[in-house]
Amino acid sequence: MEKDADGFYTPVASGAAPPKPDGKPQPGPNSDLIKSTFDVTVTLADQQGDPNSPLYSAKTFEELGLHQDLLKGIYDMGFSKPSKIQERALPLLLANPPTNMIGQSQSGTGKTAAFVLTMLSRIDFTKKTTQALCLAPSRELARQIMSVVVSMGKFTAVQTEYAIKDNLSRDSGRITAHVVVGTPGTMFDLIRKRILDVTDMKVFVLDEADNMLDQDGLGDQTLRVKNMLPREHVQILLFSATFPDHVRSFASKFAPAANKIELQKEELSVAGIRQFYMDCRDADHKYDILVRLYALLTVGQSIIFCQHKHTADRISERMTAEGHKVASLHGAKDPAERDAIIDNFRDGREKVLITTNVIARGIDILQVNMVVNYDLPLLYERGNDHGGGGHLDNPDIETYIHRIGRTGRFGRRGISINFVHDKKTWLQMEQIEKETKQKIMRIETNDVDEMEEKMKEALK
Ligand SMILES: Nc1ncnc2c1ncn2[C@@H]1O[C@H](COP(=O)(O)OP(=O)(O)OP(=O)(O)O)[C@@H](O)[C@H]1O
Repeated sequence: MEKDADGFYTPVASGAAPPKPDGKPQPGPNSDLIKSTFDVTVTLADQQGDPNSPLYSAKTFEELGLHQDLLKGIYDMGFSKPSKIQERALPLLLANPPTNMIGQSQSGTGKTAAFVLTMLSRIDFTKKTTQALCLAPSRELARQIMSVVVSMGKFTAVQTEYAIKDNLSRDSGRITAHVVVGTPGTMFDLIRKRILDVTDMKVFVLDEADNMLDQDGLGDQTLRVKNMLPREHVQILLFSATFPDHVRSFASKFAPAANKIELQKEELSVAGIRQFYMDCRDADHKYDILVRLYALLTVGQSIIFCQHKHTADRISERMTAEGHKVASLHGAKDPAERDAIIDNFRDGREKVLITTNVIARGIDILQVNMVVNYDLPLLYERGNDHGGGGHLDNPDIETYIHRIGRTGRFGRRGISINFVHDKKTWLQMEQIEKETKQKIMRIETNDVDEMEEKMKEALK
């Protein structure tokens, strides 16, 4: 690999990927991607070791001592070698005795494979009991994680089950699947009703852990699930691209004595994503600009983020009426419809998805090369018994990082565009720029050619 002027590693032509265990060359869709150069800090729970020792880094999947069936699954997915986070995390995750982990790395860098591999490699397949649980903040993400479990476990005897709304019929019997993936409310119900027996649990994973532990959001429900699990011998793994200060100490209590992999604050967002903004005259002008961008939005695939469900629906209805093909997705749609919409988008049958924060995190669709923040993400305050609550004027930096991280996956290039339309949104964007330490470049709204040129340049 050679480093280009932007600090990206580009594969050199002769760098053929290693063969699969069956001796065939490794073609895989992800086998020769450019890779970003972020660095992580590793802190070992056991302060005796040197975190930079080669013992704690794996350059190949072979050296991890994985079962052949799992290795076959990994190569079948097209992975030829561990990504940077996998390189550092896997030796710690797989070591015995099992140790908790708080793992942070940028969006799209392969955290899912790291924890899925840990779950699968700790399961005793001769037992018909649930041994690994994974919680995610949305059904879309839970379904995606499950697809990784199924692909990676393709050559094992793994049995899986969902804990997401409307998935299990009321009379389905007890769950004995090895791995259960779901959202916290449904997972808690299944355990409480003793449909899911957790006595044999070995691994408990929170994906998007900062979100799952947030006291203003899913924190209570996640804690309730954890409190039902055995107190000992459960390896707790927390993963996210962001761990804001206010959840760090709770995370350390939730996963005590954990090995930690952390990112520097200025390295939170992926360098392959070029960030732009457009200065719109007013809220209506934002709609006009979005329509003007349509041709660009459909070059690859795009996700448009709005603050409210009704905005997503309104824009999508208006654009559809004007002859454009777009879909909208948010939490008020019924589960079957949500599944159909995201599957259509994942398969490329829809190219433009207008949505809310429901899919801001985790969703991995490699063809997405553009993200538009139609509304900037704002912090949300939960009300109390006397009312209150709602969106604050402060930007939600973590959600911004996750939203733009839906593009630029695993070293690919991507573009994000923020719409600003008044002083307030302008100041919010300035704060995002300051806190993420990333330059956000202006694009003129009245020059479609310039728009097109800048964007094509950024995607080259
Ligand atoms: N070792 C590997 N080799 C090639 N591709 C990989 C490897 N590991 C992961 N990938 C691919 O990289 C993409 C991003 O991975 P993943 O979704 O796990 O990212 P993530 O770090 O969880 O991101 P986010 O923070 O957005 O949730 C996926 O398409 C995955 O298949």
